[in-house]
Parts: sequence; C-alpha cells; structure tokens
Amino acid sequence: MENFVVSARKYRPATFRSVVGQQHVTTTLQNAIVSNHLAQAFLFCGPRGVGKTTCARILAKTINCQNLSPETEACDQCDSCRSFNQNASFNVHELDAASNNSVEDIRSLVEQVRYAPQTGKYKIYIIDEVHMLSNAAFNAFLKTLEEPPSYAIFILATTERHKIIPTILSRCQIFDFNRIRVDDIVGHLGYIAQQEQITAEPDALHLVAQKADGALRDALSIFDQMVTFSGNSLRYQDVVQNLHILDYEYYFRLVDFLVNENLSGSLLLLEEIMQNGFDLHNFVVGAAEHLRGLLVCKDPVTVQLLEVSEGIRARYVQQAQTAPLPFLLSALNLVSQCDREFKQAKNQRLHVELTLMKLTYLNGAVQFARELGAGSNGEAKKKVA
Ligand SMILES: Nc1ncnc2c1ncn2[C@@H]1O[C@H](COP(=O)(O)OP(=O)(O)OP(=O)(O)O)[C@@H](O)[C@H]1O
Ligand SMILES: [Zn+2]
Repeated sequence: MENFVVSARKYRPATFRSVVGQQHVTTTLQNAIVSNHLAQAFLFCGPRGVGKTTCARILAKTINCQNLSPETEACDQCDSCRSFNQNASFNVHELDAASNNSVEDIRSLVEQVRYAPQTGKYKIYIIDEVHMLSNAAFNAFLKTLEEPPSYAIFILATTERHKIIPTILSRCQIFDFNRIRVDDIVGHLGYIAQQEQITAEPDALHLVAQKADGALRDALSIFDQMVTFSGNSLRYQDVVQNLHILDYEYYFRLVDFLVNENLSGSLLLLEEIMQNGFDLHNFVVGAAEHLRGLLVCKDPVTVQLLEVSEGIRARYVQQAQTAPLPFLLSALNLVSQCDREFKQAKNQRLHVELTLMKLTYLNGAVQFARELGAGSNGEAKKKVA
C-alpha cells in the first residue's frame, strides 16, 4: 500500500500560478524576476499557513531555474529544478528560528553565506518564524543582511511583524500575505477532492473552510481528518458531527423563535445546546455572527460579504425577510453586549438567558415603538391606552 501523505504536503504548490489567494505577492515577485530588480532581503508577513514558506521556496527554485518559461515559472525539468523538487538542492537553506534561535545557529548560517554557489546563480536563505531569534542572534545576523554577497538572497518569514526590529524591517522588501478567502479555500479543497476521487458536498467543504479561519494549511489538515473519519464521501452532517460544530441550524432556529416571540422555544434551545456539550460563549459569538449575516442579507450588494455556500445563503436571505432591520440592529447590539459582559457574569447561563428574554420581546417592542413613532391613531395608541 502507498504511504499516506498529508494533503498539505502532497498539494504544496510548486509554481507561482498554483498559489492560492496571494496574487499580489506572486505577481510582484515574478515582475521583479523578469525586470531583474530582485531585492536581496524579503520579509514575508502574515497569518500562519497561508503560503509564506511555499512562496519562498518557489522563488528560490524559480530564480535558479536554467530554463525559465515565458510566464516566469520554473521549468521543473532542468537539473536545478529537479534537485529543488527532491529537496536536494544545495542552494536553498532553511532555518526554523522557532527551534534554532541561538547565536550559534545564526553564526553557522552566516558562515555558509560566504561560499558562492557551485552550480546555479543564487543561494537562498529562508528563515521561518524570524521573530523568534534571540536579540543576540538578530545582531549577529544584521551585518550579513546589510552587505550580503550578490548571490545571496534572504527570505525572512513571520506571523508577528510587530516583533521585528526596525533595523531589520528597513533592510527588507516587505510582503503582506492575506488570509485566504473561504471561497478560495473551498475551490482548492474541491480540486483536491476531485484529484483524490472523493465526493464532497459543497456545504461540507464550506464548513471545513470556515473552521480553518483563513489558513489553508489548517483547512487541509481538517480535510484529511474528515476523510479519515468518513471515507470517500464527505457529507455536511459528518463534518458538523466530527468537528463538533455549532451548526447554522441552531441559529436559524433561534432567530425563528425570536421573531415569533417564542421564549420557551429559545430557552429550550439553549438547554439543548448545553446538553450537547457546546460552549456557551461560542454560542453567543456564533449568534452575533448569524445576526450580522442576516443584516448583510438585507442589501443585495452586501450579501456578497456572507462567506457561505449558495444553499445556506438562500436560507439567510429568506430568514432576513422575516426579521425587520431595526430588530436585527437592536438584537445584534444586545448580543454584542452579552458577549462583552460574558466573562464578568457570575452566572453565565443566566446571563445568556436574560439576553434571550430581552431578544424575545425585542421584535414586538421595536414594532410597537415604530407604530408609536409613526404617530398614527392606530394600534399603538390603543395599546398605550
Ligand atoms: N496560498 C496557498 N496556496 C496553496 N496552498 C497553500 C497556500 N498556503 C498554504 N498552503 C498549503 O499549506 C501548506 C503550508 O503552507 P506554508 O508552510 O507555505 O504556510 P506558511 O504561511 O509558511 O505558514 P507558517 O507561518 O505556519 O510557516 C502548504 O504545503 C500548502 O499545502
Ligand atoms: Zn528549471
């Protein structure tokens, strides 16, 4: 049997073109290569698992390729490309500063920089998690960064840009990597599913993508975990169950109860959520997100901001029609307040229950206030009387 290779490694992009969602970076790098304006030191900043190391390696391979394509991609055929692809190139050195952050580690790296490449044009030094280097190590490195030999290129990567000292920042060309959009993650997962002959429900992939919170690497590990769990067909319900996700259903039900002033319904729903072992605070945060989702659905333009599948979006739009805008605004306000005060509350369940009570009568109250405000002689005044 073939060894199982995790998707994050198996599908690590080998060309600029196959990097997802970082076009501003890849295009700029390619332009720099074509116009021969390559900087000698780069700083790649951004969240974890969005392609910083991947792009560093692609850059390293591309600038050493002996047979660059017209699209400025490495050929993957020449000797240099082949040794890169087999992780056997002498022209790329990677240091993970998270685990090698001492002065000695940097000294041995700096030592290597003195030797020109025997084959190929450039030697590339990738320092991951560079913010972890000790101060002494930083200083030992600074001199080399100031006057690197012409064949040396440094690519520093970090998830914590604010920890990088100004002397380093000012010597690097800085690239900010984006979180990957849910749609882009879904597209990539869909592609991998197809390659692996896995049938996956779009909603299932959406859920995985959302859980990954912008990190493609995380999405791929969750995807692998799901496939181990449910085999060659990935269903929405399996993902909900396996990832123990507070699924949309709960929130759709909640808002239905609220707009229908069904207090017992929402209190029992809360009980159910706790019985199922969900975290109360997560529920509050999720409720705020759901309300925000309904709000953006009130407008045909902002509806695009909702990063969900088509099917779920249609349900949002439908539910948004049952909930007046002022109600949604006040509800979001109340839930945000509940969230802010959550940690201080002595009895957190009661705190949430109280919010649910306020929310239940909110719709009636909002309509009542509106009727009053309208100043008509209709129902509202009768109610007051
Ligand atoms: N933009 C992307 N396009 C395609 N695949 C990606 C992308 N970002 C991450 N991946 C996948 O995730 C894996 C890890 O990505 P990579 O190591 O490049 O992330 P990173 O940003 O350097 O993360 P860290 O800061 O944790 O080192 C890759 O092997 C690849 O499979
Ligand atoms: Zn090549």
